[in-house]
Amino acid sequence: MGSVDIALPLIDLSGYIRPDATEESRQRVIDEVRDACEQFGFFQATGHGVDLALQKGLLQSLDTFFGQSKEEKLKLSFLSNSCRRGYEASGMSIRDGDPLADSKEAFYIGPEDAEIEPPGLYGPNVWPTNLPGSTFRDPVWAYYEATFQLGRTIWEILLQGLGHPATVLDVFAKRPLVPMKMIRYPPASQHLPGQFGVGAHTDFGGVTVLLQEPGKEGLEVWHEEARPESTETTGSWVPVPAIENVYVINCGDMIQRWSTRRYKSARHRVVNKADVQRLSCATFWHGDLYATDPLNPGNGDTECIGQLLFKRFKNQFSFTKDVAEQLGPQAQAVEGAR
Ligand SMILES: O=C(O)CCC(=O)C(=O)O
Ligand SMILES: [Fe+2]
Repeated sequence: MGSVDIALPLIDLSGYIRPDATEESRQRVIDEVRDACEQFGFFQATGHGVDLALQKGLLQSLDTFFGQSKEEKLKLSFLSNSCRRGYEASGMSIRDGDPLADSKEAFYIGPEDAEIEPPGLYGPNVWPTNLPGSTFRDPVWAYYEATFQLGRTIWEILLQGLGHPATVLDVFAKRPLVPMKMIRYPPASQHLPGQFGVGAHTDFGGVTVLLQEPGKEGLEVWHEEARPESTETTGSWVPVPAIENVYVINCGDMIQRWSTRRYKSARHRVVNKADVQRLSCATFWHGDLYATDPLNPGNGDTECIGQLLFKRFKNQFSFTKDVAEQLGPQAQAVEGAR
C-alpha cells in the first residue's frame, strides 16, 4: 500500500493555451493530458490561464462568507432552493456506506439563468445580500467565468487526445451545465473520529477543475496499478500537494463512460489533518442537460447528461437522518432534484 513514491503528473498547459502555441506544442500537451487521464484520471496543471489574483480573490471571498454565523449562512440554504444553489451546512450529506456525514460545508452556484427550468438544473443563483457585491458576488463570478473557460479548454484537449476534433464540443455543450462548489473543511479538532471532509467518491460528470487553498493538503486520489507478473492490481491513496497557482484536474464518470473507459474516473477523498480550516473550489464542467454520448453515436446509449447526473446524485448522496426528519416530505423532493 505504499504511496509515497507515486505522484500525479504535473502538466504545463501553456503550450496549448498561449496565443503563439504551435501545432507541435499543442500536440505535446494533448499527449501528456491523455497519458495522465489514462493512467490516473487526474493531473496537476500550471500554465492554465486563470489569473492568480482571481484565485486569491475567490479564496478571500470564501473566507468571509464561511466566517459568518451558521444562522446567517442558512438564510441561503440550498435545501430551500429548487435549483440546488446556495449553502450546504456541515453534516448534511452522507454517502451510501459511510458511517458518518461529510464535515465539509459548501456554497453552490452555476450558470445564471433568469428562471428555474425543470428538472431544476438551470436557473438563477442566490447571493448573500448582507455582503457587498465587491466582497463576494463579483470576485466569485469573475473566478467562475475564468474556470468555465479552463474547463472548456480541458474538454477540447481530452477530445483531441482520443482522436476527435474539438468541434465535438459544439454538439454536446451549447448550453453546458457547469456547477461550481465552494468548500470549507473545518479544522481537524472539529471532526469526529473517522469523519471525512468528503468521503471517497468519484465525480459525477465531465471535467473537474479544482483549486485548493495553497499549503492546505488533504486531497487523496486512489490509484491502481497492475502488479508485474500477476493479473491482480495493487492500489494506494496518493496525497495531492496543494501548491499556489497549480490546479488539479480530473475526469468524472461521464467521461469514463463516453471514452469507453480509456480515461479514468478515479476515486478520491478529503481528510483535513491540520488544525486549521481548508478552503477549496471545484468547477464541474458537464455538458447540455439533454446531450447524449457524442463520441459513440449509434451504440444505443441514450441516457442524457441530466439523467446520468441525477442517477449519481442519488447513489452517492443522501441527507442525514436529522436533516431528512427536519425537512419531512420536502427532503424527498430535494433529493430528487439533486
Ligand atoms: O476539496 C477538494 O480538494 C476535493 C473536493 C471534491 O472532490 C469534490 O467536491 O468533489
Ligand atoms: Fe470530487
